[in-house]
Amino acid sequence: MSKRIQSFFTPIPNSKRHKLTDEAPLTTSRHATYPFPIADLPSRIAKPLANVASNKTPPKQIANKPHLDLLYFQPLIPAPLARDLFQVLRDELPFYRVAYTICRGATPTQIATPRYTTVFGVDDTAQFVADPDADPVSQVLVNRTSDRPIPSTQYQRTPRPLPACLNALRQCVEAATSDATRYNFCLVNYYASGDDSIAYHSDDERFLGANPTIASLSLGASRDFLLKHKPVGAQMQRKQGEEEQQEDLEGPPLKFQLAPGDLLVMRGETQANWLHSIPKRRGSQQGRINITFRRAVVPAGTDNYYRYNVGDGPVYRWSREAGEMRKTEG
Ligand SMILES: O=C(O)CCC(=O)C(=O)O
Ligand SMILES: [Fe+2]
Repeated sequence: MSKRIQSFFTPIPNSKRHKLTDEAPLTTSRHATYPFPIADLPSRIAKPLANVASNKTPPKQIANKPHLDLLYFQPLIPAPLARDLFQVLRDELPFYRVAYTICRGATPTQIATPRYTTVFGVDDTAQFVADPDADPVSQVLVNRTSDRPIPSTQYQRTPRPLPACLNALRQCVEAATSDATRYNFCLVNYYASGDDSIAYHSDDERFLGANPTIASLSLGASRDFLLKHKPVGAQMQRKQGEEEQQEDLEGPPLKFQLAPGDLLVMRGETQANWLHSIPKRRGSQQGRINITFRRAVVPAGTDNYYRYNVGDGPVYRWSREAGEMRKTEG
């Protein structure tokens, strides 16, 4: 048997992938839509994570510019825990490098997303239900009001339930912000190095409803997060006495160096009025994970998120041996 075939038939036990301690082998989250089982958080992470919200240092509110409303937990997750969490999530999650075509005028342009992405969750019109006696792999998607199974034609790509590791983080973030926001989506970005980035944009899609709250958790390498006001329209220019404010908005972008464990919550009119980005950072070889928690209210959100964060290309998984993302076989 060739080495490659042999290793295919000999799955690496979780205890070997995580030999930082002598903990019991991990349980996994499994689902028909996952390309492979996703390990649950080991108790050395899950236990302290459950207490993070009650022990947190209070966030800073940043609302000193027009339409800006941020809550900054610096950090939410203490450094050693954030480091451990970063490694486990990078090891365990399936990632994609999505390419898609947009039409600029009449010319189709091929766009290659400059980072790895993945997504889990479903909009408010549906939910995953588990038969407590059945294998968790059989969790089914049902209509939230009728309880009827969602037909496979409802979505362009089949939605994936949050694996337990991300669900634990969702609970932690919801408890820390204690503002009654309930998130139904987890979008994960992996910036492999300073060459990976996200261009200026706002997350103000209609499928998130008006003034959405978006919570953004950083793990791994620190990166600059830039915010600039959208071009100010005629309506605002007409108002008297705001010349000074206007000048203020046209100045350099606001810059936050997001460090591991930091949580930045963008609220109120922030998405409607501000753009944000993670610019490239020349020379940085370190990886960073960003997880945004969002609430999509209609199926269009689910279709959009899976199209741009999973797509139709190959699955990547972190290889400890190679120290980089590798395409998985099959
Ligand atoms: O990586 C970050 O901190 C920001 C990510 C982001 O803006 C997004 O995924 O929409
Ligand atoms: Fe964003």
